[in-house]
Amino acid sequence: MRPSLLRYAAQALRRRDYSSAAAAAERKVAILGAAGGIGQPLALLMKLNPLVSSLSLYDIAGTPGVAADVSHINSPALVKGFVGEEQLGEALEGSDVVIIPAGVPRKPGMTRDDLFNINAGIVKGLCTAISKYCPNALVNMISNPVNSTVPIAAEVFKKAGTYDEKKLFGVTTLDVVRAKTFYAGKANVPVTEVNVPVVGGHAGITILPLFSQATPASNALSHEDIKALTKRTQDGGTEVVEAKAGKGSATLSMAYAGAVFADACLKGLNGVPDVVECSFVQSTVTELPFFASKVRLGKNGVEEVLGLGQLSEFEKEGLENLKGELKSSIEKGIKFAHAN
Ligand SMILES: NC(=O)c1ccc[n+]([C@@H]2O[C@H](COP(=O)([O-])OP(=O)(O)OC[C@H]3O[C@@H](n4cnc5c(N)ncnc54)[C@H](O)[C@@H]3O)[C@@H](O)[C@H]2O)c1
Ligand SMILES: O=C(O)C[C@H](O)C(=O)O
Repeated sequence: MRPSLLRYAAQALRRRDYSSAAAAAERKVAILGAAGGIGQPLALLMKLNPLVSSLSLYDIAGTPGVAADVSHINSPALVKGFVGEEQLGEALEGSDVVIIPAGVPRKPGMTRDDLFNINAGIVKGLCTAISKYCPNALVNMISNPVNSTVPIAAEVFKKAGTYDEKKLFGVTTLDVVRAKTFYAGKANVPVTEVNVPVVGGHAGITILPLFSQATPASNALSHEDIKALTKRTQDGGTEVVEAKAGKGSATLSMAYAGAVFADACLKGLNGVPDVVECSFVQSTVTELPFFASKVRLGKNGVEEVLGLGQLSEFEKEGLENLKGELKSSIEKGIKFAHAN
């Protein structure tokens, strides 16, 4: 790939502050589930990220091929593939950021919670290894149901004595990516300039986009438009699952979103100021122990969990309506971690 193309791809990631100080640190990123539908394009995007010096690709199968392929790209990150549990420790050792897209995706007719039985065990096993081999890494949890897998990870880390609430993130960036795209289309504003916070969790009605805070502001949207945009954002994952008709869920847009979020984590670690993304984290923003909201990222992970700001009446109602489901998904994760 020509340097100009490489630059173009790296620039596709938001917030392009790759100042020399920020880019100087050596950073290792590990992807667990790297041979999967999300894992492969995410590996490609992280290989293109100039903040990554070492890229570790782990899966239970298929990573030697993915790693060989991605490693031929002439960008700085050194790529290594690891396959099977016996290589997991080496894959993780020294990681600054671990991204987890390991686990099964939905098929039409399923909810994210239907993935719990398989993915809970996968996440538990991987987090046990993280607590052993790279307890200080920032963990970016993509595996669904995020509303439960993040609490599972927290409990695993607590049990191992390595839990740091500043370092565990449920990746909800795809909800933000979708909200931005759908809003820009409806409000007829340039998509690259749009910002929309999305709070709550990552499933159905627990996904709450705050279009009243969207920028650039638009007064062209009716209440019915906002309701429709909210529903489309909440159902964005299902829209892709149905379109893929049994061949999985969002992979390419998720890889993009995962790369944006990991990039923000790396920038925070490297001391870039004012890096803010929405994420599902331990929180006191509501009475729920985990909640997605804007988070300022810094040298230790979460620097500050930001509040919700002013909500419209419609958003206040959405917030109250989501709490029951989010609470029970969180409790389900905690219960699983204690019982297994
Ligand atoms: N957070 C989000 O916004 C979001 C968006 C899209 C998908 N997802 C979730 O991401 C997960 C992965 O989706 P996908 O489309 O990439 O699925 P996929 O089936 O294409 O890939 C999953 C990969 O995980 C691997 N894997 C399974 N068990 C593993 C283990 N113990 N250790 C390491 N790797 C393991 C598989 O071998 C496979 O390569 C699903 O749970 C899906 O629901 C989340
Ligand atoms: O919808 C899914 O199952 C995958 C993911 O959570 C998404 O939002 O696309």
